[in-house]
Amino acid sequence: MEKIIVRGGNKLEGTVKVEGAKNAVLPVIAASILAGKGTSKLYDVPELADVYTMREVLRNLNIDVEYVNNTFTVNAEKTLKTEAPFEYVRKMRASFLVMGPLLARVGKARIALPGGCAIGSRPIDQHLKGFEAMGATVEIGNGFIEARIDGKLQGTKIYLDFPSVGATENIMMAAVLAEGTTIIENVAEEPEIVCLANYLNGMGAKVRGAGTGIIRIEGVEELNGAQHTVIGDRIEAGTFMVAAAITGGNVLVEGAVAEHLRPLIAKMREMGVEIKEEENGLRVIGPETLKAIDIKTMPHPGFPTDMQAQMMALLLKAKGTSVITETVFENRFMHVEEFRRMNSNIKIEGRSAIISGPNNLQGAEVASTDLRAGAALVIAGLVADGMTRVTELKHIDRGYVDLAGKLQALGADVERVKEQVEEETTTEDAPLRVNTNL
Ligand SMILES: CC(=O)N[C@H]1[C@@H](OP(=O)(O)OP(=O)(O)OC[C@H]2O[C@@H](n3ccc(=O)[nH]c3=O)[C@H](O)[C@@H]2O)O[C@H](CO)[C@@H](O)[C@@H]1O
Ligand SMILES: C=C(OP(=O)(O)O)C(=O)O
Repeated sequence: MEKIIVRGGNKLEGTVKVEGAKNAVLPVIAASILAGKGTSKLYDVPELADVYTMREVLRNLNIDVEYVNNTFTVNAEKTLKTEAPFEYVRKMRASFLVMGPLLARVGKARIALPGGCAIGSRPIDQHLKGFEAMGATVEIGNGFIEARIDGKLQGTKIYLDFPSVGATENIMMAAVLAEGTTIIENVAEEPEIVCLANYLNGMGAKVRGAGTGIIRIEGVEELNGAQHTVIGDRIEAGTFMVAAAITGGNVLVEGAVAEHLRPLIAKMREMGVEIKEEENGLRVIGPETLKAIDIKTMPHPGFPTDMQAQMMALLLKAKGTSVITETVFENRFMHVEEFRRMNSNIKIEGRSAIISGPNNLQGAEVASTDLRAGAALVIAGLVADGMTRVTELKHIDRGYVDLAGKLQALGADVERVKEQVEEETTTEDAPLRVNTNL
């Protein structure tokens, strides 16, 4: 088993470059299924476990895929298979995003039921409601969801009960080849939705309104492969911004787009962090003392749930009482228990976490409970006394390219090791301390 080992105390300095966005590239890869003719070339595709999973999902659908030097080439001209088995969907829920494109292209899709995960139950009812409204029949059985349409999907009006990112994307991809016009209301407005719409339009689709609350799609006869560059990862950028701030460092996060990060920038500034918008990205300068603030996660342009755990790490070092309310996922506080192992004072009341600070963090062995939780624990380790060992790196690898290496390049004392190496150094470097907040 591999672990990330962090010894706290170093200030981060220098420049870090963000990768293409995981949450933009996964739907974009799924959308490439829609091209009945031609080859798509996708640029700035990050080398993540999730991207490799998506590559396997496509190969399994009889699609030709090549992935070299961050360029992903897709040709979906051959007769498509229509099934995505549990072995892929289990690893990555975004596998479900192939349902909309398959329904639109071949009128049939059979995808393993995603089920719940660590951060919540994550139903897919809004995706299915959209497909059914377009005329598809949906059946659930034997652990699979099967959707079918005789002939073409029909354009219609769909109102989402919640602005779900995945449902917006899946329904958009189904609607681009539907007969007539589809209007989707109360949609997600995330930058990743705009990235997907731009790619679809490059393929010949007619999608308008992405980035607002209503998307209007005029169906077209067929789509062609296209070239597309994936947007920068705002969550990876935000993770490095928080890491820089917590250490009192000075870091340029190259490729961070201020327009995508407004809620995070506002909240970090409220805490006393200096953030400068420079030509190539955002410069983050951590203050001597951080101020306590309140945060509520919301769909974009609200505060992103994918930055909640990392901001909790930062708030652990803030002076005073902070409250984080998680409104997007019902169970996204798994990291709290791990932070407690690092001697932090956090109470959970319903959907809120109440943090009293500043906390004297202590290194400990902690487990990534999900991908952002893992990153947050590494961040906490940057300012903890002694050694922090973060396990369950498979979660971190889903969404971060070489997190440890990039932090090391900024001056952090962090390394990724196999278990044997770690066991040789553990005991003497991590003297037992009394956890005062259990
Ligand atoms: C690959 C990807 O892009 N993942 C992101 C995407 O996930 P994902 O697309 O799964 O997130 P959604 O926006 O769909 O989910 C948000 C909330 O809506 C609920 N819901 C969703 C669909 C549905 O049919 N019914 C329903 O009730 C979910 O359970 C959750 O509580 O957006 C989330 C919210 O910003 C992020 O945390 C994830 O990083
Ligand atoms: C929750 C996340 O991803 P996913 O929806 O792929 O689980 C995330 O990126 O933080």
